[in-house]
Amino acid sequence: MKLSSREMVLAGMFAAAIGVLSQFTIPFGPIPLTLQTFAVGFVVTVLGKKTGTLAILIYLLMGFIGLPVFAGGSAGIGVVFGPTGGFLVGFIFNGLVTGWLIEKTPTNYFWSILANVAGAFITLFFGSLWLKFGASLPWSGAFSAGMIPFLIPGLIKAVAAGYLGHLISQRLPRSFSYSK
Ligand SMILES: O=C(O)CCCC[C@@H]1SC[C@@H]2NC(=O)N[C@@H]21
Repeated sequence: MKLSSREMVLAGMFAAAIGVLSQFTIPFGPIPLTLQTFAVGFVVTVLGKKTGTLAILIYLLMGFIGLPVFAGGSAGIGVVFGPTGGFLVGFIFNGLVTGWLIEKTPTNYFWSILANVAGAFITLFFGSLWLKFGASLPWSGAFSAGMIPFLIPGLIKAVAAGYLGHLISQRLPRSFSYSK
């Protein structure tokens, strides 16, 4: 996979933006409600699959090496082994699937929002799987903790990310955003 320096710079800038938006959290038991999911969807909608997923990977790397970019300022590789680790891994698959859908479907608000809804669901699914196998919760407990409370907020954030991501990508100069 070839990456231009423009794509690398864009990915780095948008990774930082995910880090900033991740600081907007509402404590919600061990798994906070956060704007991270909005940020991930927005970034992939603007940058597309390759550069968007790269931005997510850079964001995760920043957190793993100790920069306080995860939800509420947490950091370190240890976060992956905690209750929110599955969501972090899920962001990568969210990026790949949302980006793929954005690129394969017509460029409009409807499909951008639908791609983001699918991506948000993937994040929640990975988060719940992690809770099931990492925290040895029963399936019902894993989905009650990792999915149910976040479905409605996740839907709202996905609609916002799809709408604003599409809006901004249409207005940015071509070299700044993904274009088909
Ligand atoms: O520790 C982290 O940085 C990850 C936090 C993950 C929070 C998850 S993401 C999906 C769901 N929606 C939210 O708003 N919060 C949880």
